[in-house]
Amino acid sequence: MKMPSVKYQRGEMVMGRWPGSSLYYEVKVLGYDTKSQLYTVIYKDGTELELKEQDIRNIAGFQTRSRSRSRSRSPGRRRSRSRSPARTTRRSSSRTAAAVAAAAIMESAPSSRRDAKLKDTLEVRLSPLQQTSAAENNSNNKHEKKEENNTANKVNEFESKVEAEPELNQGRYNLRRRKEDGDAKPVETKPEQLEEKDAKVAAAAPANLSTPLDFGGKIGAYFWLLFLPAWVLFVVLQGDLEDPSLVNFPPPLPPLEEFWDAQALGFVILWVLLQALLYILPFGKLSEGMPLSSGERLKYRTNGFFAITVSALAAAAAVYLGVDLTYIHSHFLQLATATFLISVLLSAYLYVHSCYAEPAQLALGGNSGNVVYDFFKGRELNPRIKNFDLKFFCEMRPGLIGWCLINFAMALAEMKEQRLDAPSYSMILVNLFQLLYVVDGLWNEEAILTTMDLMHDGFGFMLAFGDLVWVPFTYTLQAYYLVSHPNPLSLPAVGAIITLKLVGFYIFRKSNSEKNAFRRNPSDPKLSHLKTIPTATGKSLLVSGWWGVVRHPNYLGDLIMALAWSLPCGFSHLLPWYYMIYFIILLVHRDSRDMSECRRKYGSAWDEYCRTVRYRIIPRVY
Ligand SMILES: NC(=O)C1=CN([C@@H]2O[C@H](COP(=O)(O)OP(=O)(O)OC[C@H]3O[C@@H](n4cnc5c(N)ncnc54)[C@H](OP(=O)(O)O)[C@@H]3O)[C@@H](O)[C@H]2O)C=CC1
Ligand SMILES: CC(C)=CCC[C@@H](C)[C@H]1CC=C2C3=C(CC[C@@]21C)[C@@]1(C)CC[C@H](O)C(C)(C)[C@@H]1CC3
Repeated sequence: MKMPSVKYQRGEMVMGRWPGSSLYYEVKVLGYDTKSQLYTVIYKDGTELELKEQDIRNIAGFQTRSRSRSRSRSPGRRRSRSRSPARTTRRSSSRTAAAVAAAAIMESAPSSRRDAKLKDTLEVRLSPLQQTSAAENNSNNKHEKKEENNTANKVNEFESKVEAEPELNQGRYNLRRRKEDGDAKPVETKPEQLEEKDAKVAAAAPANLSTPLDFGGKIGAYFWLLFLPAWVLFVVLQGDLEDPSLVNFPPPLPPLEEFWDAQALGFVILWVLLQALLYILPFGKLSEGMPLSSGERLKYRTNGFFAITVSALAAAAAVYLGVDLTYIHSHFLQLATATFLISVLLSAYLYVHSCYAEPAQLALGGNSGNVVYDFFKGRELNPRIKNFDLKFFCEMRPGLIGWCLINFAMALAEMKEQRLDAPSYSMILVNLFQLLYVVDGLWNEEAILTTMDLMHDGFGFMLAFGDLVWVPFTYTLQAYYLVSHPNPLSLPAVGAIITLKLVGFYIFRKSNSEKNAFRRNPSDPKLSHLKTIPTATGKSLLVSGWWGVVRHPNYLGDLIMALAWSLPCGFSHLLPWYYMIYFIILLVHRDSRDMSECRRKYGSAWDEYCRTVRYRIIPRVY
C-alpha cells in the first residue's frame, strides 16, 4: 500500500539524521503520520525513531555528493591519508558514518563554517593522532576539558555545538518500545554485523591515546604499587591474630625467611598450570568477544564450569587420598608471597609484551608514557600467547577457582582447630555463598566479555595482582577469620542471611544477564518489551527493566551479596567486614570511571539516560 503523497515512501531506504548530531545512518521508512508530519524510521539495530522530513535525505544523491566533496577539498582529509592508523580500516569498510556525517555538514553549512566543521569531523574520524589545539580545547563543557588528551572528545565537542541549537533536539524523536513484529527487526544486518560496523565507527579515538589518568595519576600509581601488596600482607597477618582488627597497628613483620617457601611456590605453579591445561582443552564453547576497534572479534574458550568441576573433583580426590589441605591455612602467608612473585613477573612480561604490540592493540587508558603508571594500569587490551588470552584466563581461572579451594581448606582447618565433626553454620554459609558466586560467574563466563575489564581496561599489574593475589587472598578473609573466631548462628539468623543472599543474587544475575543479552543481540525478542535510548554510536542504552531502576543494578545485587557474606562472621571484629568496605569503595569508583567513559562514548544520549535513571547504585539513596 502506498502512503499519502509524501516525499519518502514506506519501505524506502533513506539516510536519517541521528537526533542531536550531524550523523546520518541508513534507515528504512516505516510510515508517515500526517498529523505530526513525522516519519517513523527504523535503524539497523532495530531502534525506531520519528524524524522530520528535513532530517531525512535521499540515499543516492547523498552518496555521490559526499564522495566527491569530501575527497577533494579537505586539508584535514589529505593529512589523514598519510597519518592515521585508523585509515586502513576505514578504507576497507565501504562507507563509514564519518564520511556520511561529513557530507551532511557539507550540505547544511555555509562554506567557511562548513570547511571548519568538515575538518573537525574528518580529523576526529580519520586523523585522530592529531594533537588537540588549545583553541579546540576551549570548550565550556567541563568533562571535555578534563579529557583534553582524547581526540574522541572532539566528537563530543562538535556534537555539543549541535546540541546547543535547541531546535535540533526538541521534539525530534520519541522513545518507543521495540516491537516484536518483523518490521522492528534489523533490516538486512545481523546484530553482530551491526556491532562490528558500529565498533569501527565508534573507534574515533585510537588506542594509543590516553584517557585522563586514573587512580591518582602517576603519583597514585606509585602509591598503589606499594599499598596493595602491603595491605594483603597486613590482612593476612591480622587474620591469624587473636584479636584482629582493621584499625590495629600493623603487627611486627615476621622474619624474612618466613615469607619464603619453595614448596608453596611449587604448589602455586602447579595450580596455575592445571588451570591453564583445563583452559586450553578443547571442551566447551568458543565464545566471541565484543568487536575490537578493528572490527575483529576475538574468540575465548568459555569452559570455566568444566574447569571448576574438574578442580573440585581433584580436590576431593586429594582429600580422599589423605592430602592435608589445611596446609593452605598454615602456609597462607607463604602461598600469598609466592603468588605475589608470579603476579610481578607476569606484569613485567605484560609490559614488555605491550611494547611490541600494534597501537591498535593498546587500551585507551594505561598509555600515558609514564612507565610506572602504565606498568600499573596495563597497556595492552588483550595480550595473548597464540590463542591463549592472558587477561581472560587470569580473571576467570586460577584466582577465582583458587578462592573456592582456599575457602574449602579453611573449612577443613576450622574443623581441625575447633575440633568439630562438621564445619560451623557460619563457615558453611560463607563457603556456599561464595561458591555460588564463583560457579555462577563461570557458568555465565561469556558475560564477562561485556564487562569493563575485558572491553576497556589494559592488562597490567593492577589486574594481574588483583586476579591472582587480591581475589584469592583477601576475598577468603571471612573463611580465614572463622577458622579461629567461631561465631555461632541461630537458625532464624541463618534463614535471614540466606534470604538476603538470594535477593542480592537475583538482582545481580538478572541485571547482568539482561545487559549481556542486549549487548549481544539488541533485537532479542525476549528483551523487546524494554525501552531503550539510541546513541550516536549505533548502540542503544537500556532504560527500563533493571537498568531503569538504577544505573548499576548489578553493583547493587553484588553489594547485597557482600553484606550476606560478612554477616555470618558477626560484629565482634571489623576484619571480616573488610570485603564490604573495600567493595563499596571499589564499586563507587568503578561506577564513576564507567560514567565518564560512557559520557565520552555516548554524549547527550548518556546525559539523557542519567536524567531518566537518576540514581547510580542504590535507589533513592545514591
Ligand atoms: N567481586 C568483585 O570483586 C567484582 C565484581 N564485579 C561485578 O562484575 C560485574 C561487571 O561489572 P563492570 O564490568 O564493572 O560493569 P558493567 O558490567 O556494569 O559494565 C558497564 C558497561 O555496561 C554498559 N552499560 C552501562 N549502562 C548500560 C545500559 N543502560 N544499557 C546497556 N548497557 C549499559 C556500558 O558499556 P557499553 O555500552 O560499551 O556496552 C558500560 O561501560 C558486575 O556485576 C559487578 O558487580 C565488578 C568488579 C569487582
Ligand atoms: C584493588 C585491586 C587490585 C583491584 C582489582 C580489581 C579486581 C580484583 C576485580 C576487577 C573486576 C573483577 C571481577 C571479578 C573478580 C574481581 C575482579 C577481577 C569477577 C570475576 C568475580 C566473579 C563475578 O561473577 C564476575 C565474573 C562478575 C566478576 C567480574 C569482575
